[in-house]
Amino acid sequence: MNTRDGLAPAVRSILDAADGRAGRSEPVSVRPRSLPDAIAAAEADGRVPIIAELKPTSPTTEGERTDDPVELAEAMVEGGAAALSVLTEPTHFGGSPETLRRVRTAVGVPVLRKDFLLREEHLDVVEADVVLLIARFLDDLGTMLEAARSRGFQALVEVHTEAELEAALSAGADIVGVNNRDLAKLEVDLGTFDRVAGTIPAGKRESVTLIAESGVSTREDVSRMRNAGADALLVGSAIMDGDVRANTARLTGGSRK
Ligand SMILES: O=C(O)c1ccccc1NCC(=O)[C@H](O)[C@H](O)COP(=O)(O)O
Repeated sequence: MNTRDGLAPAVRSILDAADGRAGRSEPVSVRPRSLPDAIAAAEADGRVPIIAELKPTSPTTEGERTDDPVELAEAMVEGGAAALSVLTEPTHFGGSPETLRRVRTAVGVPVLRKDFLLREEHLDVVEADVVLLIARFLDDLGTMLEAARSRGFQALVEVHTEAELEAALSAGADIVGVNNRDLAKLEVDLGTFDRVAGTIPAGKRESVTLIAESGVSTREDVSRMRNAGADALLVGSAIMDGDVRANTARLTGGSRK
């Protein structure tokens, strides 16, 4: 499953940087805020469950957002975000573990640590409610999933193909994100979610929280992903570009009551 063949140069560079990054030797122990509960609460409140992503910059974004991340995070929550995603990758995304720590202290919603975690020691850098595990880049997804859970984390297992989805479900993933962004080419196609999500076996569907990731920018995109079965949507660029509170409220359909 782990293959770096054919990756865009920016993604190779991200992985090389992650390979060289040290983790911590002392395992963290987390008491997580439940992501499925936060998604259900947004639904009950009439908001589209959106995981709003604090992404100061990226290989596909021009410029860098330098406003106070805590203020941005609070604006996302006011705009109705069910949960937040915070980049902790410093070199290509302008994130940091310290930003996540500050944001998680300031807000009451679950916070996903968005990074390229390749080894168990990478899990121990900072506490979060959810960690991202990218199926494509993990030789032994099951072991990493178990390592995350043993520390108390919930794990969002990211897939892009039907084969990766199958591997994620076999490994026991119960929160699965289908990334519409192809990390080989960095191209975004919302049809990815339609196609990949449709292959979840009927017997598994109820026990999996399904998240559509990347490329969502309009209410029409939201409807499309929801109609294709997304329990929640992970949105970065369309929220970070401009008025974060208004952008979040536009996609959630309502501010937090
Ligand atoms: O966002 C990028 O440019 C990017 C480049 C290389 C690897 C990963 C990248 N993004 C990771 C993500 O999954 C997105 O940040 C996230 O799904 C939000 O996507 P979007 O709403 O399209 O900003």
